[in-house]
Amino acid sequence: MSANHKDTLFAQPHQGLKSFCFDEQVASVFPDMIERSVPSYGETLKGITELTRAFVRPNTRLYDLGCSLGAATLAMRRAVEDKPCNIIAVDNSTAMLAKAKDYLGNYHSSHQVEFVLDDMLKIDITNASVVVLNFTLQFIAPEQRITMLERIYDGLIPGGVLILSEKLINPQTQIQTQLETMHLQFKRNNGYSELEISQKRASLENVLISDSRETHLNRLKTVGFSAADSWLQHFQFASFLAIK
Ligand SMILES: C[S@@+](CC[C@H](N)C(=O)[O-])C[C@H]1O[C@@H](n2cnc3c(N)ncnc32)[C@H](O)[C@@H]1O
Ligand SMILES: O=C(O)C(=O)C[C@]1(C(=O)O)C=C[C@@H](O)C=C1
Repeated sequence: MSANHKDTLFAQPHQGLKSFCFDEQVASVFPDMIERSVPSYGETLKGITELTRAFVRPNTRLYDLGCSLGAATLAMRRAVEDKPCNIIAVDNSTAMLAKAKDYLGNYHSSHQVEFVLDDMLKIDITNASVVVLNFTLQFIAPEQRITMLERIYDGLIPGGVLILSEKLINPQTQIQTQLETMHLQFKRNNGYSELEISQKRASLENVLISDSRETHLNRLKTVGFSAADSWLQHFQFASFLAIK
């Protein structure tokens, strides 16, 4: 990702802090923000490449739902190589999708990505071998998450996979507190001030709603996936692989 502007969005005190949203301001600093906020974000992307390499099938579709600037789209595209496949990158933020088109346009590849500006709950998912939800399900209303996963499951070919990365909540209070403390230190180590950390946390309240590992695995099982487990966890950030 180029044009990496430093995230200083929460550096000054905000009166009447507004809820976090993926607008132009966030889009313009997003690569820096996510890299400094999500532990092992780079490893997650590398894993998406490896898992795509393992599960992609010729003449199928690959979906990146909530693609932001297209980092996971790019991770998938690396793995597709010269296979005849279509990659569909979806986001409902105009600012994000415009920038994703710019970034991905700068990388040369025979594989064209189709960009779709829409609610991921509304798009058709068909003939898919790989679907990625990289830190996006947590922004969907909790009561709609099962519907989203059902749509994905129905759109996958047999043996197709969902790669689902999320910020988790741990039901054991002591563990949750310790993981939060470690994540806080991770942010400090990456240069965020106490003010930046606390203002961002407040603005994400009721916007990013985390589920537990158990809730995720039970939901994947309920939807019908034949196998599902996490392949990565760093503090309370995890990524799951679910196989149809
Ligand atoms: C944390 S970012 C995802 C990061 C990205 N997947 C990556 O790997 O860099 C969440 C994204 O989901 C998008 N989003 C949230 N709700 C959505 C919805 N209902 N439909 C489509 N996109 C959505 C946001 O606009 C935002 O760009
Ligand atoms: O938990 C946090 O503090 C985060 O910043 C997490 C998170 C995410 O998981 O999506 C939230 C918003 C931004 O998109 C980048 C990272």
